[in-house]
Amino acid sequence: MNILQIDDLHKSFRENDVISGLDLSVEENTIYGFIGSNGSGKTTTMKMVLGLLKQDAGQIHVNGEKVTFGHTATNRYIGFLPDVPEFYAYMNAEEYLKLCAEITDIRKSGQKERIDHLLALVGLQGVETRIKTYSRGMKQRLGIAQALINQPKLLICDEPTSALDPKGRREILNILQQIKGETTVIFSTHILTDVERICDKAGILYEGKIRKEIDLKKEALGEKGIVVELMPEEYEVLSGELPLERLDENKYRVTGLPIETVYRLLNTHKIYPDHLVRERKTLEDVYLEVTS
Ligand SMILES: Nc1ncnc2c1ncn2[C@@H]1O[C@H](COP(=O)(O)OP(=O)(O)OP(=O)(O)O)[C@@H](O)[C@H]1O
Repeated sequence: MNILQIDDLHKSFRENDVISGLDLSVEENTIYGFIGSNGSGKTTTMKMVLGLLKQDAGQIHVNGEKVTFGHTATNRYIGFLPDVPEFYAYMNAEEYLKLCAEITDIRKSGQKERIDHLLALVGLQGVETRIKTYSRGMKQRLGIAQALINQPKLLICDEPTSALDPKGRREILNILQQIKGETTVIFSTHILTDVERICDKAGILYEGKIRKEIDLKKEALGEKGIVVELMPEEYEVLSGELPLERLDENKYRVTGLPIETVYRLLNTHKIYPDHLVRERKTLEDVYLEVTS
C-alpha cells in the first residue's frame, strides 16, 4: 500500500508555477529520496502534504485519507523533521521528549519506555546536558526522536543532512535506515550520495514534476562509458578511431560504443591495456541528464 499518494498536484505563487502536475507515490516501509535543486518546490510540496499550504489543484492522500488544507487530521500519521529543528534549549533531551509525549497525548504508562527507546535509537541516552550545548548533529538526532514520538507511519524530513559534517550525516542516515521497518521515510535533499546510500527509490523534481523516478534497489543506473588506460603512443594510434575523452593523465572514457567494438579495435592494434572497465552512471549523472 502507498502511505503517500499525490495526484496531479499544482501550486503557483502568483505567476511562479512551482508545482505543476506532480504525481508521487511512496510505498510503506521504504525510504524515498525527494531530490530537487534549490527552489524546485520540495518544501512547498511537503507543506501541502502536511496540510499547511493550500494546493491550487490535485489530491494528496496519507495512509489512504485525503489531506485537506487547514484540517491536519492526517498529521496523526506523520512525523516531521524540519531542516533546522527548534527546541526549548534549557531542557535536556529526556525532559524535552517527555514534554512532547505529554503534548501528543501518549499514555503515561508507555511514555518512559518510548522515550528510552528513542533516546537509545538516536544515541542520546544518558546525555544530561542541556540542548543549548548540543552540536547540530545532536540537535538533528533529537529532532528525529521528537518526530517519531507518536510512532508515525510516515516520517518526512526536510534536508536532514544538509548542514551536517560527514560523521553527523552518517549518524542520521544510519538512524533513518534503522527505522525503515517501523515507518516509511521520505526525505528531501540535494545530496545525491546520501540518497544512493539509503534510499529504495528516488524521484527527481524538476520544473514542477517528478521527471524521473529510479528504483535504486532494482535498477542499475545504466552505463556511462568505458574507461581505458592508454600509454601516450597507444593514444596516438587510437585517437583517430575512438571518441576518447581524457579523464586524467592516462585514463580515457569512450562513450556511445559497445564494449565489444572497443575490444575489437584494441585487438586490431595489438593494444592490451592494464585497465579497461565499464563505468556505471551515478545518481548525479542521471540527475544532470534530467535537469539540463
Ligand atoms: N510563500 C511563498 N510565497 C511566494 N513564493 C514562494 C513561497 N514559498 C515558496 N516560494 C517560491 O517557491 C519556489 C519553491 O520554493 P521551495 O522552498 O519549495 O523550494 P525547495 O525545493 O524546498 O528549495 P530549497 O532546496 O532551497 O529548500 C521558490 O521559487 C520560492 O521562492
